[in-house]
Amino acid sequence: MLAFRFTMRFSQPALQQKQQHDINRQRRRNLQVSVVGASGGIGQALSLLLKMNPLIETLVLHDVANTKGVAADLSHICTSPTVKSYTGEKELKKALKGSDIVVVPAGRPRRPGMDRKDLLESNANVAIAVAMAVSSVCPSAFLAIITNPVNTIVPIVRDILKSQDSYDPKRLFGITTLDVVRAKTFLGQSLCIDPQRINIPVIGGHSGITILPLFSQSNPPFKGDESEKKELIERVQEGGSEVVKAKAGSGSATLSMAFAGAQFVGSLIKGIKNEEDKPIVECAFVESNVTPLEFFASPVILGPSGIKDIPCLPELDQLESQMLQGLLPVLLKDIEQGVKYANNFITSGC
Ligand SMILES: NC(=O)c1ccc[n+]([C@@H]2O[C@H](COP(=O)([O-])OP(=O)(O)OC[C@H]3O[C@@H](n4cnc5c(N)ncnc54)[C@H](O)[C@@H]3O)[C@@H](O)[C@H]2O)c1
Ligand SMILES: O=C(O)C[C@H](O)C(=O)O
Repeated sequence: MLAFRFTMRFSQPALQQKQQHDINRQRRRNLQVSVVGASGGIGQALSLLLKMNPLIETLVLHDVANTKGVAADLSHICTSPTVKSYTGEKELKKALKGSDIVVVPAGRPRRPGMDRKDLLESNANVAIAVAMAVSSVCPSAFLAIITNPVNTIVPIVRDILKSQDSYDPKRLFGITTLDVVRAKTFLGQSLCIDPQRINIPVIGGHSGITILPLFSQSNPPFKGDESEKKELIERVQEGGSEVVKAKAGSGSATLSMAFAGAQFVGSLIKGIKNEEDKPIVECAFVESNVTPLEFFASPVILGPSGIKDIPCLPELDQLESQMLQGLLPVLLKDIEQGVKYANNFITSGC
């Protein structure tokens, strides 16, 4: 039923290939990862987990407040990454200069009763500022966005980078790993097995029905009936709201997101290092051709230059096919909203 095919369309002339080779060689030596929004709920926990990654040489923390204290605290941990900190919008470019990976958990979280969409007005400007700074000081960095609403923020960032001539579709990611983490956890509970043993792709986007875990593709296989499967899918789709409700006004998922973010950044790093025997695969919301939409989350294969390949979607079962048809128009609207927002921003010259 799903016959959309992906073709890589990123061909590079020889000079660019040489520059890329040099960048990759440099990256294999000294990796710098920068966290924007490092003093926040996700930012602090994510920075802690990244401080434990021996493949990172320099961990740069940036936030508009409290960065110095978080950095001083982290810097006493006896692991190899060196910690640096920068505070305020004026120091953003200094913070990002030389970054190989910029990961962005900056911006407001949801409160009960809010949709992720409701965060667009407050968070778009943060993402735009980061995209402008990346274009200016580290245009070859991988940019990984956690900030919500991911479905709309990522297209905005793409268009801002494009407006600055620094967009490379292989290097921009919306992080949807938390949806995979949740799908593994809930399926692990259902099968009574260690969730770390589970593989399951989650496709679509990152909000409500746009999140589509593919239990037909899980390994080990899902064993329940159709109604149990529906229940599991809905639990993954509403996982964020489950946490927002439980936190009762004090924010949304932070610790599980930090875990997911650290896993995703860890995979980006493994891709850059290019030393693994098996392919590095993560689900992410990226520009792709696997559906008629410009952006879609699906498993992507990572390498030294970012996205190496985006495989076609697998054969879905009937329920998943129906759900995919249902999510496409919703996700399309979210993406179009981002494109419109960026266009207004660019044409108004703000
Ligand atoms: N992609 C996902 O799966 C996922 C999961 C959980 C949360 N989120 C999103 O992540 C974002 C952060 O969530 P949180 O719980 O950590 O929020 P938080 O309020 O605890 O932290 C946000 C941090 O961003 C900082 N910040 C704000 N504007 C900034 C700017 N211009 N430059 C640098 N830093 C800035 C704040 O000072 C704060 O420290 C939210 O938008 C939330 O919805 C996404
Ligand atoms: O639900 C939220 O607002 C935060 C995040 O997107 C999540 O999935 O936990």
